[in-house]
Amino acid sequence: MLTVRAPATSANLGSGFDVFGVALERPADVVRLEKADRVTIEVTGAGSQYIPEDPDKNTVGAVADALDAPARIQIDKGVRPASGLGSSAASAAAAAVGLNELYDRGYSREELVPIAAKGEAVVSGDAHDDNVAPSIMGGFTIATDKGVTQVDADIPLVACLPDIVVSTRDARNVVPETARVDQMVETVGNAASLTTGMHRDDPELVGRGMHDTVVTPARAKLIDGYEQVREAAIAAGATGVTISGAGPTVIAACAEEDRRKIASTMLDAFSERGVDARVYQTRIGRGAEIF
Ligand SMILES: Nc1ncnc2c1ncn2[C@@H]1O[C@H](COP(=O)(O)OP(=O)(O)O)[C@@H](O)[C@H]1O
Ligand SMILES: N[C@@H](CCOP(=O)(O)O)C(=O)O
Repeated sequence: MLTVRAPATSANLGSGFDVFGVALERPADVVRLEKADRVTIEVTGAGSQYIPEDPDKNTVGAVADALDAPARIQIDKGVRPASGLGSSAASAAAAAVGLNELYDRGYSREELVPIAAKGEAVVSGDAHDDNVAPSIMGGFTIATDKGVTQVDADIPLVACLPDIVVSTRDARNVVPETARVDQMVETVGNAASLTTGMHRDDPELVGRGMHDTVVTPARAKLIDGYEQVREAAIAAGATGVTISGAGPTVIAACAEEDRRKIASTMLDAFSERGVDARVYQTRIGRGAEIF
């Protein structure tokens, strides 16, 4: 049996809606695969009771189909679904990397990205690549329809996951259809700052570049306590705060020495709103690994 560990991811990073993503050092899905006559799926771990084992409804089923690679697939979830931490993408990424190896299909990591994204289309109605790209390739990724650009960045992060469910499908429905030119100008500036910050491993520049006035304010309404948590994290030293993916996770960039304090401050701020949460003190990490 082949074992693949594929990391959770944080997409968008504010200014890079549907384009930017980072692999997180933790948490991760662990997926075990062996060749079989047909696709079967077993799911255990975080939130497994909400994840279908039917290959037509699980992200890994679409990946196995696309690679023409039937297998017995066991998924141990490290991150619960509908988290904003690329839960559905982590399984799809692990399946793409694992089945490519198991069946000797010979695809490069970059070529596996659109294949894994077919799994995302099953759950969110849209084959967005911004979670599967970092989960497969690691680091910071810029995913466009021309391909993926990857940078091995190292930035400390805090990801705070409240006990609220936001499905990616619902959060995509509140994205505004238009933006003003001044918002476009600001977004380009922030996205460029963030990208430069990733190249320099500079948390200050990355944090500044996470600011977004188009998609994030519309989605913040779906996350009880978002504004309070954001302000508390900034006061505790976060260099930037935004919604991770479609939410409800709130993600903060920071200097290493501030990470612990920011983590406990974010938990407290959710708790003051009566919202339970858990926090991951993490950083940008590697892509899917085969064991
Ligand atoms: N392997 C999988 N892992 C997690 N969720 C899955 C998987 N396959 C299908 N799903 C479904 O995908 C949805 C969660 O995906 P999504 O809303 O994109 O959450 P996330 O932000 O965590 O990726 C849930 O309805 C879940 O049942
Ligand atoms: N770009 C997508 C990313 C969704 O990420 P997820 O982790 O919430 O699945 C979006 O913002 O809709």
